[in-house]
Amino acid sequence: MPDRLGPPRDTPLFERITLIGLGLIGSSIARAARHLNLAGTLVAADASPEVTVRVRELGLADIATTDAAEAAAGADLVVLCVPVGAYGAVAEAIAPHLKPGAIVSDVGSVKGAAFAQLAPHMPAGVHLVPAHPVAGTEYSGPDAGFATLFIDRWSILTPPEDADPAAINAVRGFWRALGSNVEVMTAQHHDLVLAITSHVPHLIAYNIVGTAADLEEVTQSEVIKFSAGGFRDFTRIAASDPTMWRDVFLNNKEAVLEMLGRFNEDLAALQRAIRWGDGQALFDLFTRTRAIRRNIIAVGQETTEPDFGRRRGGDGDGQ
Ligand SMILES: NC(=O)C1=CN([C@@H]2O[C@H](COP(=O)(O)OP(=O)(O)OC[C@H]3O[C@@H](n4cnc5c(N)ncnc54)[C@H](O)[C@@H]3O)[C@@H](O)[C@H]2O)C=CC1
Ligand SMILES: O=C(O)C(=O)Cc1ccc(O)cc1
Repeated sequence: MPDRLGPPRDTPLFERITLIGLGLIGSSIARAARHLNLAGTLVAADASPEVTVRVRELGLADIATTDAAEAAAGADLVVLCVPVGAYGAVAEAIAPHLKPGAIVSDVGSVKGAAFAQLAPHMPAGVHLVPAHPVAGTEYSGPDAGFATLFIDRWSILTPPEDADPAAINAVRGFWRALGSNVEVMTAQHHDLVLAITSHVPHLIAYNIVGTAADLEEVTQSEVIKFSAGGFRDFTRIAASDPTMWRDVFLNNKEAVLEMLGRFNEDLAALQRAIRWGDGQALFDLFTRTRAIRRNIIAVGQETTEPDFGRRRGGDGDGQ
């Protein structure tokens, strides 16, 4: 286990933690939580029997079951790590079994819809504190996870206005323990920001790889042969999980459509610049975007040490 995760705690953060969904994110949390001794008892629930078998083989939890309701009973912290489209069904199943004072959180890439699907099911006395670790890869499943995934990454909490401050602090402490920096914002703001920084970029990658594959002249073999350039980076992102990303777009519709509108306008301006030979406009934009990239790298070097586990999942930036 990498040193950078730090030593295990003497006393667990939570007596009982239940993770629902043991794919890339759930299994990464499980690996780190086990190493760090964050849970007295770590319970894993996944709808797929194959995943629960794998969780047992990998020793990721004390208990592994396909029954989310049974798994949630008695938990102090329940974290949904399933695609956002499954939230309503999971919330309905676990709600009657949640103990008073329990905290329910999640890791979903969309926050407004997450809250809308979870909140109506939450019994009085249960605290809902949604969260989103802005860290991942294009891989899925329990074998794809790794304990260092969240180190030096942002985790965004989107508690409702009337959320219990102690519950917010407990979730903040959980993500801090996993190595993340934590920021709190509204779900609406989160969805707007992530639409342009994560959701639209994924849509562009899905689209450009689809367009290239459809071109008659560009056969599949040429796509592979010449994908050493920028296109290769797009193919990594376009390999991301279809179920998860379908749910992201269906559940962050308004913000994604707003950002796509702006994107299309800017693309039309670039099209015009090329058509009319406006080299200055192209040069100015490319200079501005190069500075942004260099600034991102510089900030990363100041605040992070060299990555190791982060790259395990992929051959790109791993994020
Ligand atoms: N993949 C990524 O890079 C990131 C994903 N997320 C969010 O994390 C969540 C999970 O994503 P991944 O771990 O990548 O997905 P994954 O596909 O690796 O794992 C999802 C797991 O949930 C299980 N599952 C599906 N429906 C279920 C249900 N109704 N009850 C119980 N288990 C169920 C599946 O069997 C699977 O094992 C999503 O909401 C996604 O938006 C957040 C940050 C990064
Ligand atoms: O693999 C990549 O490039 C990612 O962007 C990973 C990712 C996917 C979804 C999220 O909500 C956060 C991070």
